[in-house]
Amino acid sequence: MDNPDIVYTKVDEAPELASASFLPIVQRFASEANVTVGTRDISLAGRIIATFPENLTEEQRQTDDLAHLGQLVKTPEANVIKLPNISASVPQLVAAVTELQSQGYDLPDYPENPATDAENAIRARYDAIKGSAVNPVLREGNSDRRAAVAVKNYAQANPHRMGVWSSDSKTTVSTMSADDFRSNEKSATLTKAATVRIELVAKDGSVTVLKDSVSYPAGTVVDATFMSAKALDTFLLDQVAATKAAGVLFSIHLKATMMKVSDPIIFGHAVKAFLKPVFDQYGDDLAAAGVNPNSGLGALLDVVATSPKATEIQKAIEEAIADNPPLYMVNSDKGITNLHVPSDVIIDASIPALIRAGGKGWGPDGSESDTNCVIPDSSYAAVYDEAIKNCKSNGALDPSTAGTVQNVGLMAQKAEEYGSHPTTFEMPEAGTVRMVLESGDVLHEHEVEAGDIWRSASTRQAPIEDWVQLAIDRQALEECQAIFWLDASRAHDAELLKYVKPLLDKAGVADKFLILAPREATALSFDTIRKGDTSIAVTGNVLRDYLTDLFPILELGTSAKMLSIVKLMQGGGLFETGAGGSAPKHVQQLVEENHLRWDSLGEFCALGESLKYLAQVKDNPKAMVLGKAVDAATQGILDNDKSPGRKVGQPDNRDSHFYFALYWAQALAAQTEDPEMATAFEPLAKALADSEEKIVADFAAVQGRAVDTGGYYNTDAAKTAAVMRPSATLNDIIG
Ligand SMILES: NC(=O)C1=CN([C@@H]2O[C@H](COP(=O)(O)OP(=O)(O)OC[C@H]3O[C@@H](n4cnc5c(N)ncnc54)[C@H](OP(=O)(O)O)[C@@H]3O)[C@@H](O)[C@H]2O)C=CC1
Ligand SMILES: O=C(O)CCC(=O)C(=O)O
Ligand SMILES: [Mg+2]
Repeated sequence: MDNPDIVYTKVDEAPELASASFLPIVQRFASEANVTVGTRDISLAGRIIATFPENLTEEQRQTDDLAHLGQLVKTPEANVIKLPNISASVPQLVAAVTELQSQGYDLPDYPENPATDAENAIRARYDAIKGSAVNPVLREGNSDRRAAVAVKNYAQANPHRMGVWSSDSKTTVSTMSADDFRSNEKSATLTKAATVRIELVAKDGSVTVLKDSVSYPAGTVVDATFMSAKALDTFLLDQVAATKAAGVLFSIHLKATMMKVSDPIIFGHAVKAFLKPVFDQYGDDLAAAGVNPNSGLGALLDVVATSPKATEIQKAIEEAIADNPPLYMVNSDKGITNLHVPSDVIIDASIPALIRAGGKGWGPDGSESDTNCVIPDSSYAAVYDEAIKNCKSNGALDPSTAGTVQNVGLMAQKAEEYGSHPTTFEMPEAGTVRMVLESGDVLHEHEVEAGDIWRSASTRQAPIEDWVQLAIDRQALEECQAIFWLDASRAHDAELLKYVKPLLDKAGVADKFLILAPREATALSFDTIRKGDTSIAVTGNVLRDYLTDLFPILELGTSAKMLSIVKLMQGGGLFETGAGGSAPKHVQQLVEENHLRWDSLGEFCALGESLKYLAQVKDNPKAMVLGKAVDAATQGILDNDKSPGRKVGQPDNRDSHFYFALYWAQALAAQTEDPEMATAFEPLAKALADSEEKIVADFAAVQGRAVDTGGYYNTDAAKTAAVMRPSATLNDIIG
């Protein structure tokens, strides 16, 4: 497969709709610098199609673009603009398969309860698509996420609305105090390369191999830990009762997408705890009907409707819910609760949104209320607890004066918990889990009971060293506060510190960095930004994810506006667009009223970086001219307030792309570095400016009616283009 100069990923949902409008503009402009911009499909539907070629016709088949990109990012040639894609929960995966089947793709059903070898094989292929299956493959480098200076200045000058925090808010974070992943963690650094067998030795001495031949290079930090199912259940039942007593909403916040093995199981425990009387009385009936609590209350209700005892069980569910505290809602109009779908409430976006709203969640009656935020594992819960306490004491953060928290994140080569799903297991029975080295020595072991969730995570030496260097480089550039968010009392962090401290000493910069546990680091970072200053958070992979939503959502209103660069370890660049997700709510709004509120600022920032990077590595000065003009265009969008409005009737995503093209062309026509390019773009700039009124009117005219893009997961390209490119005038100019 020949690679274009820049790969622009084909994804799902709102960003993919935006691409239908934006990509033709990018390709047109790039062609003037002989830069090719092509797509590779990493969408959920595309990945499903690529997985089952033997079921499909020649025309339906697709190449495995993710595998291709996975190779590309390990080469210096990589220049990839990565848009956010769906990390599918089981309900999303099933919905995508159902849609593709309805479109004539002869795909197998997702086997919820595989019984035969053939079903197990299908299930294994689908499970490889499930959850966060794309980012860990592409992220062959560490993460540098921050707000571009222009974006930050704009946010200060045009602060978004913030909810009011009162000191007597009853919103809290609740987390386990023992027997969770945090407290059971063991960690060791391998002095030489090793291959490990993970086994469960049952009480009767019989051995089950959970995973054979897991190889690690020398220097790898290997962790093992487990969450006790009993302790989790006790904790969850206590929380349901405590939430009711406090008179607030019950909510649970997990990362069922990225932590695709452990977190759906924890979610299932929460569903069972919330419906305890139902499971106590009808457990056998629910199992017989094929209920899997890990898929959520929504799927449970669908399955119950098919049970012979449907009416009886439905009544018991209603009673249990009525007897419980009110649930935090995803959509109160549609009755979709926090417990309906494991991927609807994702902790990195959900808690920051709640903090932005003054600590309020939406209740079943559609009104705002204080909330108990249940975060079972205590490894990182202190960050949100401290952030909430900070807002209770000091009020909401003021985006007009707040400084900024940037992030340097350890991410490469599936670092830490986010790489742990192949080595995460729900214990089939009680016993001892052991990680055994080839020598027979035991690296780590834990006594477990049936149902406990055991996992091992690893972090390699080269990514750790690269991460520390990136932190040193960023701190030297910014000359600001920089904090390693590491907790010396936690097993894994203590091992990391054995790398970090000597590397800082060796570089002679130890005095430029603080090392603080997450709670203390949160407190200090809030103090710093409340004073208007900058702090660099140097974190592991999970906090990279959490903090690059938390601080942007408070400072900028959304993480969509972040610059997100992954400097690949083998050379090459991966430019992620924003730090948020694929905003399913935005698709719904487009389909219902033809308004797309998706903000492509993240794409603009990534495009500028990608072009400038290309200019350097391919020695293409025209690409540099294009890239610099992207920065001017982005500035123009901000200065002239051309970002999309939220409501139907306001200018939307398509308008913002038109203005981006206008400002981009004007900047190119005005620059003097490359007169040939200036001449080439002059007529385009003029045509766009002359037609402004007509094009904006074309866009305004289509809003307010339902539209059809031919599918949700697998949209029809022609129908989508018709919806997203409704101005014939603009289309003619772009060509
Ligand atoms: N890098 C990646 O590939 C990532 C993928 N995901 C995936 O995205 C999906 C949704 O995840 P979720 O956690 O709900 O997060 P999202 O970031 O998609 O949505 C949360 C909210 O953030 C706001 N938002 C996010 N991006 C934009 C944007 N570009 N313009 C305007 N507003 C924006 C919207 O707020 P409002 O509704 O108020 O307009 C949106 O509803 C999941 O399938 C998840 O797996 C999630 C994170 C990263
Ligand atoms: O890959 C995913 O599922 C989410 C990634 C994410 O949230 C992030 O990197 O910020
Ligand atoms: Mg995230």
